[in-house]
Amino acid sequence: MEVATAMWTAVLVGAVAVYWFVWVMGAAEVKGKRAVSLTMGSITRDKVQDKYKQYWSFFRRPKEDIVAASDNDDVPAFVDTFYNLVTDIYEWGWGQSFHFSPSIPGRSHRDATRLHEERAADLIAARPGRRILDVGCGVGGPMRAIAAHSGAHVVGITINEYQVARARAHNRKAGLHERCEVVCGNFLEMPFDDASFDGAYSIEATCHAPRLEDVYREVFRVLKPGALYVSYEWVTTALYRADNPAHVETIRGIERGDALPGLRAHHEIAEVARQVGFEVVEERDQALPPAEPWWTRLKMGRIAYRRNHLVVSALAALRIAPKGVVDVHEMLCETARHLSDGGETGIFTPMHIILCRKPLLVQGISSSPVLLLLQLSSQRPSAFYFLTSSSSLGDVTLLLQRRERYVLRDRQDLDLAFTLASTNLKILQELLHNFYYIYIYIYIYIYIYRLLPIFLLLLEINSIQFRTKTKTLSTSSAPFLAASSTDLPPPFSSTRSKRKQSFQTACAGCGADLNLSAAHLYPADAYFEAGNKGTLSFSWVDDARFRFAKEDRIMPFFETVNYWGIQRRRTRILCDACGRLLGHIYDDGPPMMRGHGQFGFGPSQAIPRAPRYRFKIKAINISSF
Ligand SMILES: C=C(CC[C@@H](C)[C@H]1CC[C@H]2C3=CC[C@H]4[C@H](C)[C@@H](O)CC[C@]4(C)[C@H]3CC[C@]12C)C(C)C
Ligand SMILES: C[S@@+](CC[C@H](N)C(=O)[O-])C[C@H]1O[C@@H](n2cnc3c(N)ncnc32)[C@H](O)[C@@H]1O
Repeated sequence: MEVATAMWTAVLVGAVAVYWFVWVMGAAEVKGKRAVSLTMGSITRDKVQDKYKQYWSFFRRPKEDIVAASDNDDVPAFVDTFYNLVTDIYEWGWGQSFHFSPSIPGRSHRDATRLHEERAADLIAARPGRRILDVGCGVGGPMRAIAAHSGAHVVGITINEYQVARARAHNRKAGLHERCEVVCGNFLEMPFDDASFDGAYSIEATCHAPRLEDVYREVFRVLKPGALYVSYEWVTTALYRADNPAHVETIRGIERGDALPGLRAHHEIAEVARQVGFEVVEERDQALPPAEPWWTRLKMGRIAYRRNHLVVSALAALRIAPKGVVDVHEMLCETARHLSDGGETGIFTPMHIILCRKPLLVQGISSSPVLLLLQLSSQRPSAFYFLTSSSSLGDVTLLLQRRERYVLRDRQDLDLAFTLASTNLKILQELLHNFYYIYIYIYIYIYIYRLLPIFLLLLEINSIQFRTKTKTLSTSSAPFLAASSTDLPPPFSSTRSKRKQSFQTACAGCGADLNLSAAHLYPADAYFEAGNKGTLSFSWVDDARFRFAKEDRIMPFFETVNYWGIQRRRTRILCDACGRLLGHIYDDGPPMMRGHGQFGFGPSQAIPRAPRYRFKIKAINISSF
C-alpha cells in the first residue's frame, strides 16, 4: 500500500472515530443534546469562564456567609447563572428531567424517571381540565410526562430564560405545547393570580429557595382551596451528624455543586408546610427500602464522565464549546461523587416527598359578612356547598344539601360538618346534574361576579321554599358514622331491646317467611333523607327470601324536602315466593367509612353509604313471640 493511501485511510478512520465519539456516544440520552451544541445557556461565549468563577466564589464561601448573604434577591440570580452553566451538560448527560428517581430493576432510567414523575401527578389528582403548576420546571421533562399521563394542563415556572426556550422547543416537538405552558419567573414571587391552580408539584427545585417558607407560601397562595401540592425535597436524613466531618464535607459538596443555599433537615419540611397554612396529608422518604438506590446511575456513569471530560476538553480546545465548559464539567464530576456518597451513607435524600392540601376554609376568611360559594375540592369541581358566614367562625352557618342549618361553634364542628356534607355528595351531584341552570349559575357566579344578585335571589327563593331546621352540630349529630363497614352497628344492640329480637315477618301476599331480623331494624325515629314514614327499615336482609329489581326512571319525585329530583334510581324488593312488591333499597344508610374519603384525600370525596332496606308496613305481616 502506498504511503498516501495509508495516510488517507488513517485520516478517514480517525474522522469516523471522532464522529462516533462526539456525535453518537456524546449524547447520553437517545435524542439528547449533542456535545457539539453545548452553548452554556444564555451566557455569551466569552463570559462563561467569568460567570463560573463568580458562581464559584459565591457558593464556595463558608456556609454561614452564604446563609447570611442568602436573601431572596441574590440567590435566584446565582441559581440562574448556575443553570446557564449546567443546563446543556445536564441535558446532554442526563436527559430532559433534572432529578433523581429510584432505579427499577429491568427498567431503563428513562422509564424509572417517568414513573417517578407520574406518581406526582397521581398524588395531586391531576386530570383533564385541571390547571397544574410545576414549580421550578427545568426544561420540562416532568411537565411533558405529567401532561401526557394525566391529560392536565401544566404551567411551569423557572428562573432561567434559557430553560424556558428549551422547554418550549421540547413541548412543541412533543406536540404538547397546547397543554404545557412555560413562564420565566421567580417562584418566590410568582406572576399568577390567587387561587388559580387546581394542583401543584415541585420536583427537586425548592431546595434552591433561601427560605422554604417563601416558596411554600407562594404555592399556597396560587392554589384553590382543597387543592393538593406535592414536593420532592432534598434534605439531610436522621442519619446525618453535624459533628461528623465526613458528613459535613459530603453535604457541603452537594450544596456547592448544586447551587443550594443550605440543605434542610428532613423534619423541617412539614413544619414549614404547616406554618404557611397547609395540611400535611403525607410525608415520606421515597428513597428508603424497598426502593432501589437512586444513586446507582451516578456511580455507573463514572467511565462516561471520563469520556465526556475528553469530549468537552477536545471541543473547548477546538473552540467549538466555550472555554469554561471544562471547569463546569469538572465541578459536576465532583458533585456526582458527593451525591453518591450522600446516598450510600444514607445521610442525604433527594426524594423526601411531602403531600399537602390547602384547607377548604382558610383562617380569617369569615372575618366579614360575606356569602361564600365554596368549591369543595379540586377533585370534584362540580360539587359546591353553600357557606354563609358572618363575623367569626362561631357564627359560620353551613347550608347543606339537606337544608338543615348547622351552627358551627369551632373548627372541629366545621370538620364534622364537612364529613357529614360529603356523605351527601352523590345526591348533591345528581341534583346539580338534574338542574343544569343551578350549575350554570354557580359557575357564572364564580367567574362573573355581576350576576351575584340573581344568584342570591335564587338562594333566597330556595330557602323560602324549604323550611330550614336549625341544629347545633356535635358528634352526636352523626350517630351513624362508623369506622368501617364491618363496624356498622345493628340498629338495635342486644342490650337495647331483647324483646324486639324475637319477631317474625311474613309476606302479606303469600305468607312466605321473610326472615327479617329485629336486630337489623332501624329505630323508628332514625333519620333518612328519603324518610321512613309508614315503613320499616333494615340494615340487612336475607337475600334468599327476596328478588331485587333495579329501577331507573326519569320521573319527577318528591319524597321529602331532602329527597327529590327528576330522575329516580332505587332497587325494588320483591317477595321471592310470589313476586309481590314489598319495598325498596335506598342508598341513604350510614356512611361506610369515617371521615377521609375512599382514597384518604379528605371529605371532598363521596363516602359510600350503606343500603337501607325499606319495607312498606302494609306489605308485611309481623308477629311477635
Ligand atoms: C436537582 C438538581 C440536579 C440533580 C441532577 C439532575 C444533577 C446532579 C448532578 C448532575 C450531574 C453530575 C455529573 C455529570 C457528568 C460529569 C457529566 O458528564 C454528564 C452530566 C452529569 C451526569 C450531571 C447530570 C445531572 C446531575 C445528575 C439540583 C441542581 C438541585
Ligand atoms: C434541578 S432543576 C429541576 C427541574 C425540574 N423540576 C425537573 O425535575 O426536571 C431545578 C429548577 O428549579 C428552578 N428554580 C430554582 N430557583 C428558582 C426560583 N427562585 N424561581 C423559579 N425557578 C427556580 C431552576 O431554574 C430549575 O429549573
